Amino acid sequence: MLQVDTLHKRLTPAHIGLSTWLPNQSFTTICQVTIKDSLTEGKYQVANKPFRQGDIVLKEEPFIRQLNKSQRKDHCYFCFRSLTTKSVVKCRVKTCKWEVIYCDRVCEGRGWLVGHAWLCRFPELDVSDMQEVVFGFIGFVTSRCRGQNILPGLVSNMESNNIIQDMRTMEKIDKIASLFYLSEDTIDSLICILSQIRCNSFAIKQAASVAVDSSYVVSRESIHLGQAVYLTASRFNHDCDPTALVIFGSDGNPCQLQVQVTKGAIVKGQSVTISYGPLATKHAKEERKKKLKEDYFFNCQCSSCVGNREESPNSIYKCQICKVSRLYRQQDKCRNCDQKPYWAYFLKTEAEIEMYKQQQDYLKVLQLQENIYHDNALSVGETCDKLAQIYCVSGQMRLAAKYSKRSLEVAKAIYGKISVEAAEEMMKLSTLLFNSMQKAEAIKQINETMIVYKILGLSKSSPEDIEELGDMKNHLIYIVR
Ligand SMILES: C[S@@+](CC[C@H](N)C(=O)[O-])C[C@H]1O[C@@H](n2cnc3c(N)ncnc32)[C@H](O)[C@@H]1O
Repeated sequence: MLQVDTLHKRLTPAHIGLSTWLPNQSFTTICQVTIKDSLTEGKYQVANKPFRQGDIVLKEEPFIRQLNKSQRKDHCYFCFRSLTTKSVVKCRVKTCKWEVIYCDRVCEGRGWLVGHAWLCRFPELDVSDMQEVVFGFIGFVTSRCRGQNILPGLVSNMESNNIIQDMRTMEKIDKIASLFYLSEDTIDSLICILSQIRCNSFAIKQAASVAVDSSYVVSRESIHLGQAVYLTASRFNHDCDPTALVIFGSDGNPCQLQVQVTKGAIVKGQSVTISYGPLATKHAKEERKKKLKEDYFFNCQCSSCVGNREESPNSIYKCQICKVSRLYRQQDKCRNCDQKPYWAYFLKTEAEIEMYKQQQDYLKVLQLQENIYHDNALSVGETCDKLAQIYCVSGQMRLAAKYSKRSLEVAKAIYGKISVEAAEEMMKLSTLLFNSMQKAEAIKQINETMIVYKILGLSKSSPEDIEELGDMKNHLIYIVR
């Protein structure tokens, strides 16, 4: 017979009956897209109306979410906001052993309803290697609240995403199944949900400015806060040269997903695409195809992937004869001067570049890259960025600004003038011009950076950058004569 305390421990909302948590809640505040279906690419989103660059087509809250265990000490378990004060709220159950904290009672209440109520009494599930399966379980209870057994309407790619063959995941599913006395049908649902999560979830990232020393910001990194599934955003298909970008953290809400048009004009009915990670402007074709096949189970047929040109911006070569035309790797003839490229020379120079990189001689690297690559090749931009950082650390701000300017030009050429990548470079250049006291140029750059931040919505997601830009501008106007 079960002991009374064991019985109490095992009585959870899952047994008492699932709560009908907000069954008709709308997760979107802006939604300007409609789902269409295709035989080869499944469901995809199309524009409801014409869009221009910068337009927001979707703002959505997660259907399910999970904060990474590593972020639990200083982020709200429900809304993912960073918690800096000591006045955090803990779980309503005094004996709760999960390491979770919340902003306030409202977040605690929401966190309780959308998952913690089921998990609170099972601290044995609060371990890193159970995260994926626990997230699947949250998906199950949330879907049940909407009268569904799996995440509503999302593709699972079950035939390729073979979870049943994955013994380690199956062992974890068994563990959760025995704790919650799950039926065979529920276990099947859980397996399907885990497949759905694998090809539909978004990693929630937060951009953070990193100071190279205490006075200036020169680098930005992104912190992986957790993961979430969004019912509408999960219907955007991938393109290696997408027309829209996913941004998190607008309106100061880390979990809010926003889809913004980066390539206008989009006409009504045209498909709106995002990138699942691989980008034609950043990654080589083979690398992109491999990643998409392994993680999302499809053969990418986007316009950047079809055809046999290798056109990663890393390898946009300059014809050595006419010095004008762009050559793609192993192209047999220059389209401008009709001459045969001497590929052995490019390969030899690339080997030398690698050698100088090992020796950290980036001036030599740049010199060789400028010789064989076009001015706007990504690798040229990356080397300029590296040089800017090196000169900045050694206090040579004018030189740092000079290379940062070139790095920005490359970012604008590859990603567009109004792009997150260009905005990052603009932020760096603004701080470097400020620190090198090039007053007029610094003010001009700061103004441009602020405008681009505003258009991209970064002023809301990274208010600290805007504050810093404002401070620099005021300092230059009122203090520096
Ligand atoms: C996040 S879902 C996108 C919506 C999905 N098409 C649907 O029917 O619900 C990701 C899955 O969509 C399919 N997909 C996305 N982009 C694709 C593309 N460019 N070509 C073919 N299939 C694609 C793949 O099956 C992928 O695993």
